[in-house]
Amino acid sequence: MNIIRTVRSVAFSSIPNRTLSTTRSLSTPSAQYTAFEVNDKTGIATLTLNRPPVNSLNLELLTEMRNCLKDAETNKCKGLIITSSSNSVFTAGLDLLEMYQPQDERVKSFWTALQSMWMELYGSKIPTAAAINGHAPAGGCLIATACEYRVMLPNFTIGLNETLIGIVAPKWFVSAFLNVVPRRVAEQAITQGKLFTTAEAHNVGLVDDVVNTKEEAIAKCEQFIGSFKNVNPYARALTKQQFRIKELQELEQQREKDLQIFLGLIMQPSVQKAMGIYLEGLKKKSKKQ
Ligand SMILES: CC/C=C\C/C=C\CCCC/C=C/C(=O)SCCNC(=O)CCNC(=O)[C@H](O)C(C)(C)COP(=O)(O)OP(=O)(O)OC[C@H]1O[C@@H](n2cnc3c(N)ncnc32)[C@H](O)[C@@H]1OP(=O)(O)O
Repeated sequence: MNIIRTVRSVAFSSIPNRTLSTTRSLSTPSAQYTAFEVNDKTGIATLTLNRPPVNSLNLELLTEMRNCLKDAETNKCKGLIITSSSNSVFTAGLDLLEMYQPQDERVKSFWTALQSMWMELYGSKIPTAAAINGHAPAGGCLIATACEYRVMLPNFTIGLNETLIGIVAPKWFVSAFLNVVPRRVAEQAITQGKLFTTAEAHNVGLVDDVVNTKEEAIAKCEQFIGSFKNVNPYARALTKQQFRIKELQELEQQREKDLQIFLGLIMQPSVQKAMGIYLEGLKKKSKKQ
């Protein structure tokens, strides 16, 4: 891959207890919806989702996320932090326009890219952390739970709300959720399509910490990644794999079947109708604001 390396100085003087540092921006020429930077001092990469207004995950954004993850691993970064450039939305989840009245080839590529992105993030060798600085419904929650650590800002929401849109959270969405939330809580919440407030999410273990600012959230993620500094990275990666291999193998072996189930479900007229009504509701709400 053709990676452009630019060196960009970032003054951290406004952030207490931090020495001046630099970040390298590694970005592919086509990067449109993401910013990817590596802190030269800590070796930690930050992937910032930047697809206004709500960072909905379309094929291009998913592809860029995969490229960033690959860059972080190839460059032997100490860890990866995922965050958002928005002040109110981490990501609104999958771009509903990819699934509403979709084109055949595009929707297949979209779902395949989502499967790949999830497997690469969930199974990543390097430590991963989510600085959730906004709402994280559905696919947003999927990204957060694929990471090893989550910190969230107050008064936002997170969860798997698919049933409220008339769609179903696939098994692999649920499996990562089950890593962090007790089974009984998960079953009730996911069948109800419940979105947890930050405080509720913290209470059930869906997020590990709550802080007030994005800077604090990034610092917490850095602290988490830094906690592995005395651990052999190879031993760490293999140990992580032992915890995650089952879900990864399950999806890898069922990829085609999962795609066909997805296509079968979203192409049902009743599902298309429900999605259309949901989208219309979002647009009406957006116009009122
Ligand atoms: C066995 C089963 C196997 C397979 C299963 C089969 C299929 C289904 C699996 C699919 C899994 C799906 C996962 C998903 O992620 S679906 C998406 C779920 N997301 C949501 O429900 C969130 C919807 N959005 C919101 O609630 C709000 O937008 C949000 C995030 C709280 C932010 O609010 P706000 O800042 O006020 O922004 P607006 O609501 O005004 O939105 C601005 C603008 O963005 C449009 N928009 C919002 N979300 C999406 C989205 N997810 N996709 C596309 N577009 C979105 C919104 O309509 C507005 O558009 P406008 O043109 O009016 O500006």
